[in-house]
Amino acid sequence: MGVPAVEVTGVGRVFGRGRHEVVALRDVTFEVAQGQILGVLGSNGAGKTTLTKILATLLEPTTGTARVFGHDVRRELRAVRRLTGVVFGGDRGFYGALSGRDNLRYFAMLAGVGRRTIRAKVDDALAGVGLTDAARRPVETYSKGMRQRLHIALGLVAEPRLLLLDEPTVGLDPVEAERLRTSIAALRRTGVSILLTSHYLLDIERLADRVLVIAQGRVMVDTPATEFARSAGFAATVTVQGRGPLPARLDSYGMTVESVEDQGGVWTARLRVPDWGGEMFQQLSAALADADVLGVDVAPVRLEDVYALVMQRLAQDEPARTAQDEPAGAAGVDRR
Ligand SMILES: Nc1ncnc2c1ncn2[C@@H]1O[C@H](COP(=O)(O)OP(=O)(O)OP(=O)(O)O)[C@@H](O)[C@H]1O
Repeated sequence: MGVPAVEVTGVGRVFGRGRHEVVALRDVTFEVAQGQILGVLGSNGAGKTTLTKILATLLEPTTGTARVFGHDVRRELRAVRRLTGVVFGGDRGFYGALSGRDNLRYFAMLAGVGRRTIRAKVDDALAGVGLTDAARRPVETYSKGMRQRLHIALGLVAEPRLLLLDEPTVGLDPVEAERLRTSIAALRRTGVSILLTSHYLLDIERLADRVLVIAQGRVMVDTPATEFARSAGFAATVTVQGRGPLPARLDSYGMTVESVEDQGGVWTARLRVPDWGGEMFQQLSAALADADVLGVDVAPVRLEDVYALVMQRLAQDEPARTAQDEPAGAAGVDRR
């Protein structure tokens, strides 16, 4: 696998001094393996942009070290910049009067892409993000989503080995956001490593191999995406509606009863099930055998629910923690 694409060790970043001091990052340690997409989650002000800027060599860490493919972001600025592409949310950075194609050519040249290959690479990249038809139009006529895709195209043309995407889907409508996700997924196939920060769980769900949760500048969770979904402790919520007596065995077979409501003789029971396979289905059927069931609905756990649960657990642990403590995390979550 070789050297990690990103290796962050004990990074801290403080802004201001004295009364105005803000600790944006504290002792942050993690890695992005080559070819991996790391999704970074965190609420407003958690430190995500600060982290991205440090890796992009736009800010220096106050403490600790950060390396990109083994190059120190403080001492080997040029090497890091050569290997890294950055896309910040919003529509900064292009020349509005120039066409999408000319913007790409210009920035690709700045990024050191060879003259002979620029034309083909630019056209491929435009096609890759679905902008071929709009390529000749001035960028000022582009929608926000199209501009974001143009940023991703630049990521493709310049062929960085690490791409930093800071909230790339912010402000986009659902259709544009989905197009952008598809473009990012296409980038992955080129083998680029990606650090992606987002408030949108869908971005993380669709793209991330690994999930990092930052709260108040600390790493709280660092886990494979598949494990993150499991850290909720249940796989699905089953809602059963019925009439007459409530079945007695609803909390057996590892099912837990989340709530039961009764309205005019019709009860609604919400159950959490540890997995949702054939066996669970049979056990639920057995538990409901004698009941007068009106309907059953199964909703697999969503990343959104998991994130909310993790944040809830962290908030509950919060008063007990001091600056020196180990990060507190959700039960069952693998932290390093
Ligand atoms: N240049 C700066 N000067 C002072 N404080 C700053 C500066 N940049 C960031 N901060 C503070 O550092 C903390 C982390 O900010 P950062 O922008 O990294 O968070 P974030 O997770 O990206 O938030 P958001 O999701 O809102 O973009 C915040 O408290 C912020 O106010």
